[in-house]
Amino acid sequence: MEFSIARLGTAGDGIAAGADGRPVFIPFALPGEQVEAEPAGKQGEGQAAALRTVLRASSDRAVPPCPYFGHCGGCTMQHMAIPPYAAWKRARLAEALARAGFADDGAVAAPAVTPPHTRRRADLALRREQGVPVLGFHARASGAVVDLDSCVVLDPALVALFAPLKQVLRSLSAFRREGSAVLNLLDTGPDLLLRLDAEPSFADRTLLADFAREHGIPRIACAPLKGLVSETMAQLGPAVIALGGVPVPAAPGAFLQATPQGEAAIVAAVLAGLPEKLPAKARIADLYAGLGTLSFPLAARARVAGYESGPDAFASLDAAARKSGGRVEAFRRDLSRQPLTVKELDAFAAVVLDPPYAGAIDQMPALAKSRVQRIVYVSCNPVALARDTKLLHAAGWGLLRATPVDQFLWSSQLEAVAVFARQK
Ligand SMILES: C[S@@+](CC[C@H](N)C(=O)[O-])C[C@H]1O[C@@H](n2cnc3c(N)ncnc32)[C@H](O)[C@@H]1O
Repeated sequence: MEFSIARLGTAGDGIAAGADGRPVFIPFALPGEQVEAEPAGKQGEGQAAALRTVLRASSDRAVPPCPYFGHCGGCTMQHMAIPPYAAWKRARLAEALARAGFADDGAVAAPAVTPPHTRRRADLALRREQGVPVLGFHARASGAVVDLDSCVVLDPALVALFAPLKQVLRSLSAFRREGSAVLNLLDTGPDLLLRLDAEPSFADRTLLADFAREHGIPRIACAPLKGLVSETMAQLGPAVIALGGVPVPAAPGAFLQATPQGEAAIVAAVLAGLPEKLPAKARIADLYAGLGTLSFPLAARARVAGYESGPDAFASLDAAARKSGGRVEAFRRDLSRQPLTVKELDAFAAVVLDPPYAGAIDQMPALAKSRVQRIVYVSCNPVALARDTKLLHAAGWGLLRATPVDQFLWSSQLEAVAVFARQK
């Protein structure tokens, strides 16, 4: 069947009108294209169709640089040239903020797009298939794992570990059928957390210690597939990352912004969102502070109170804060169960929040009522951003500017920094 692609959906699929008027979602098709596609089942309110032939290509079409494109679910937008891709991300942020009530009157900036080969954090799926380890990202809309030997978005220092890691996994008795490998590229080198489906044996521990020595990996830890607590298998040196110039010890699998360039763009947009002049005694709250990616840079402008609920992240933030001169203070607090009150918030000149994917719905009512000068919302989910900031709009807050940050290159993910001030 032939289709004319009208627009892109939020997952990056081309959308055409079907014969019954309902939308047809066609992955890898671009707006303006005429394509041939075959029905592939239901998708939400409409139908899915698999692209067969591009009959008339858009000038926005690009040659995908990765041999796994089309199978690997990691990057689904490599068929789109970067300028229209960046414009699509900007438009999606503007749409999300419009849903919250904020008109796009020039407040939404062009995205900061991170370059290929820079991703320093990866959660790779592991499978054992006929005894042979498979390592990679999940296939698009499927539980299958695409076995990778290369990757155009990950830092080459992490890609270099793919082949030797598969080799050592062959012999690990703790890896039976499935697992995952969380790789974080810290300043001290690659940090590896293996989530495996059995207990590591003594022989496994020896194998992993040898593997760490051979490949210059300062630390390898293991955890059960769904367990929270990890056990160190090999520790040859510290596992540290500098955030805002402060060395922070990172726990295995710790959350990091996905690329150094993305982190720099987020930090720059957050700092630019603060009031120009802050009184000498001003304090800033950093909610959902993690290891202190934002707390330590913010400390250059004012004293910072960083709130975090994760035990490992809190321990890292607290340890680094205590050694860094007293400008940052860490508080362990679950902001869903015990959000900061209006009175607590009003003690701050500005509040920065960087919630997880689910957003900050429990914290938003008090924030909306507060009299802080600025709210800087760092978002990794436009749906949660729209829902949460709707409350700010209703309470009289205005949008000063919003910056899309594209650190998951060629994906449909969208991150952003949005800055709000009271209008009434
Ligand atoms: C998107 S990360 C941001 C971390 C940090 N701001 C950064 O840029 O690296 C979200 C953080 O929120 C923390 N978190 C999740 N739920 C929370 C809650 N209910 N209360 C406080 N912190 C929470 C997570 O542990 C994680 O560190």
